[in-house]
Amino acid sequence: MSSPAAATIPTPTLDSQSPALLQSITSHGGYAFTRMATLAAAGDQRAAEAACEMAWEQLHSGPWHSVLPVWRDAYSMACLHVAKFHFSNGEFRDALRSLDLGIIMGGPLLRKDMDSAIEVVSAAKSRQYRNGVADDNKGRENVGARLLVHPQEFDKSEALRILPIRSLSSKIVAKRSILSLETFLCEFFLSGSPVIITDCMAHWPATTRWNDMDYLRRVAGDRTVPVEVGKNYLCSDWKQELITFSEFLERVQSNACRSKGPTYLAQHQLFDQINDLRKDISIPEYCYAGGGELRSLNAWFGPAGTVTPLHHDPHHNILAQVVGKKYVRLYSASCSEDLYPYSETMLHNSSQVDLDNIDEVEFPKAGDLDFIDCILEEGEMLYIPPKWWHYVRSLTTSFSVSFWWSSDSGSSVSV
Ligand SMILES: O=C(O)CCC(=O)C(=O)O
Ligand SMILES: [Fe+2]
Repeated sequence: MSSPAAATIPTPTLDSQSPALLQSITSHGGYAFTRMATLAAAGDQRAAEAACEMAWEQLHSGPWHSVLPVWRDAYSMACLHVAKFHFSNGEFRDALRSLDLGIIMGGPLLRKDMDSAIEVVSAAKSRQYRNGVADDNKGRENVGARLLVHPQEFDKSEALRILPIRSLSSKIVAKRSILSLETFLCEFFLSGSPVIITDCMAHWPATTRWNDMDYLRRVAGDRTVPVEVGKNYLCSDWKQELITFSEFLERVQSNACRSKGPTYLAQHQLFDQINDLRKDISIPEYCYAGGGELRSLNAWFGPAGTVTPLHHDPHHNILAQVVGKKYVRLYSASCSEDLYPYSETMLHNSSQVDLDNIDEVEFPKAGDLDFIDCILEEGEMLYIPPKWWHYVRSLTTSFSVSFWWSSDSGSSVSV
């Protein structure tokens, strides 16, 4: 049994919600968890760690959608307890890791406590750094690798060599500069047509900051993020990992020598998790078209060669290219039948057709379909209407943000 020192993290929601949450967990058979969480609250660090493991097991006991929400809140609760112990022991990096895991995998009940705990720990860590106490990040800085995308990284002939074959019927995506919301609505949104919008992102701090390794490491280096490793999510050797952002940046920089396939921070709500990065971007006004709701902001960050295979999403999407460039191919929603979607519910929005290597015998209709494509350049945004099929390949180190929103009007109902 270890007792917390004077420094602690205030957790008002945890303190007030604990009895009700533990009662609910007990009623779902979590007696052992409740016992451990109670001991943790009384100052037992080992019990906090045991509670964390128990909840983690529950989160991994079946498909994600079948996990009872109460176990996700239980996991956050245990993570908060563990973080508080690390904090009082001066183990700030470990505290951040516990809090991030609680945010990524846990439930919403204790989210406010998690967010303010992150602030308290980050502030303490910066103070420690300023006071010259050894910092694990020191010495990792990779001199000469300050810029994420070096001008020489993009070899056009190489990029074209890996691009999928262009069919004769392909067209390029329309491109407009400084498009007004009204014109966007009338010419693209209402008819459900993709468009690239240029010159619309220069005011984002992200455009100058996110190409700077030192900046990214400073604001997010110690934070834990989920990444995907492997060719793409449809391949058998694909897996997910939880690593620190610093470790992720190192992998991005050393991508060339990785045999397991690229590491991709894909479709993660990074800006909900890391407030400093959220401040670097703004919601494009186009996302208010249709009078619906913003559904999610996702980060897509990785080295050259990441592939998101052909799939569609139910929402309107502005894909903003902040760092580097990507090849994007789009097929209209009306092509669905000929793109052979998987029949399993989980993958019904993904095509069985591998665009990097089309099997014309198994999927004879796929090769003849009309599509439009583009190279989405740094500083451009691409509007992808709901249900449009898209395939995306990064041509350089690339950091994009997708803004998904729903609408009360527009093309989402008619496609
Ligand atoms: O950028 C990518 O790799 C995929 C983006 C995507 O699928 C989306 O924004 O919906
Ligand atoms: Fe998508």
